[in-house]
Amino acid sequence: MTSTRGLEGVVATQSSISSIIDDTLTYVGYNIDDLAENASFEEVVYLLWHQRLPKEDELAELKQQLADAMDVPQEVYDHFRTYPINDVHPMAALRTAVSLLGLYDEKAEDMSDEANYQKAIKLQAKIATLVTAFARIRDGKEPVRPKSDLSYAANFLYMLNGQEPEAIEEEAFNKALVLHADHELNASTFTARVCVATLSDMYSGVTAAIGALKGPLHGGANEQVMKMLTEIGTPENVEPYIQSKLDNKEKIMGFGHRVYRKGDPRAKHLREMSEKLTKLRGEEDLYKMSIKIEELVTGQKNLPPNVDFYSASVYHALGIQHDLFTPIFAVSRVSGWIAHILEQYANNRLIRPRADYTGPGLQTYVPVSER
Ligand SMILES: CC(=O)SCCNC(=O)CCNC(=O)[C@H](O)C(C)(C)COP(=O)(O)OP(=O)(O)OC[C@H]1O[C@@H](n2cnc3c(N)ncnc32)[C@H](O)[C@@H]1OP(=O)(O)O
Ligand SMILES: O=C([O-])CC(=O)C(=O)O
Repeated sequence: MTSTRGLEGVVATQSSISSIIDDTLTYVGYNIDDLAENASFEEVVYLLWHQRLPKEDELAELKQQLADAMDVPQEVYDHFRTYPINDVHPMAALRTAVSLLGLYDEKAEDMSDEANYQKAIKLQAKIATLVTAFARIRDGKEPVRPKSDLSYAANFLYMLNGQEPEAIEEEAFNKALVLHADHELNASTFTARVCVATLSDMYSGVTAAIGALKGPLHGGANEQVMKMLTEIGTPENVEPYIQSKLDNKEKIMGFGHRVYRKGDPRAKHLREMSEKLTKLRGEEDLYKMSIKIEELVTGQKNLPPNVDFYSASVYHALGIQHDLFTPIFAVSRVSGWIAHILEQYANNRLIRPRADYTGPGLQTYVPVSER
């Protein structure tokens, strides 16, 4: 048996949801550039779940279903209040809260197509409420109920801030959600598929995926990028800070990718948004620092920025607390996880690779008193 470290280059399944071919990302055949410029997040959710774009009435129905399902049981809010709330990372809270949601869904263990579709709606709708309610409760505020006439993106910002977003904020947040929705067999999506391939339920699959997304080599990188920008502080400090990291062979968060070689096609959209929003907020230095970091890291290491790099300054400019960046990634990516979970159920086989054993040869057991 031969093994590949990190399963690099291994094709582990067939999928018709998203593809990365020659550094071009598509969702069900639609180029991400096209979707980022034109689509609402709800359209993308429909596209990923049904493998086609919705007609007007289908889109309206999905929007209504999502808006109607956003409320979460009171017990979940009460549970948040029992956490050592200021020491809990919102991704850890979200992982626990999604698992808890499953306890209050009487259809959680029903594996029929109809029940799974209902779970999909509930998870996509309620994850926005969980993230925003947790953020407000830890700040000593009451959760804000969703408004059924707002888009998914606007509702998220409304539930977070207690006031409706400006058009430019809604547009930027919608675009960020579209850009993060799916990405072939990334680590968290693979985790979700491995979990449900045992025929476990959708709440388990999404809970497992949140755990995988949380790590700084995956979705957790966006928060780390912001930490780095905060540490650097000014454009003048970029050179010495980054050069010393590169010289010490330390990783620069938000750069590099397992699949892309020439660059992540999502980064340019986020770079543009970062420029626009940081200017609007009088935080141009953040953008200037980001550009300088990119010049140095890409120039010296030939590592282009990934989706997490410019999303950090975009979310900061939208006034979002830094430890909510990765939960926001989950709010979008749950749409992709669900699409992959449904695809896995539809053509399931247990996912169980082998390991190339490198431990000691056969040993004889020695009783503890004789060791
Ligand atoms: C949504 C997402 O998940 S996008 C990715 C988010 N993660 C990050 O931004 C974290 C920083 N980036 C990384 O850690 C990596 O580039 C990953 C995890 C994304 C991809 O990793 P892999 O394909 O496994 O590459 P690996 O980590 O083996 O790196 C290969 C080489 O490039 C270097 N390298 C890779 N990324 C970086 C980086 N960000 N900064 C500096 N050097 C890097 C490694 O040090 C290694 O160098 P070496 O061969 O001299 O030892
Ligand atoms: O595909 C990956 O390995 C990571 C990534 O960019 C994503 O999940 O969006």
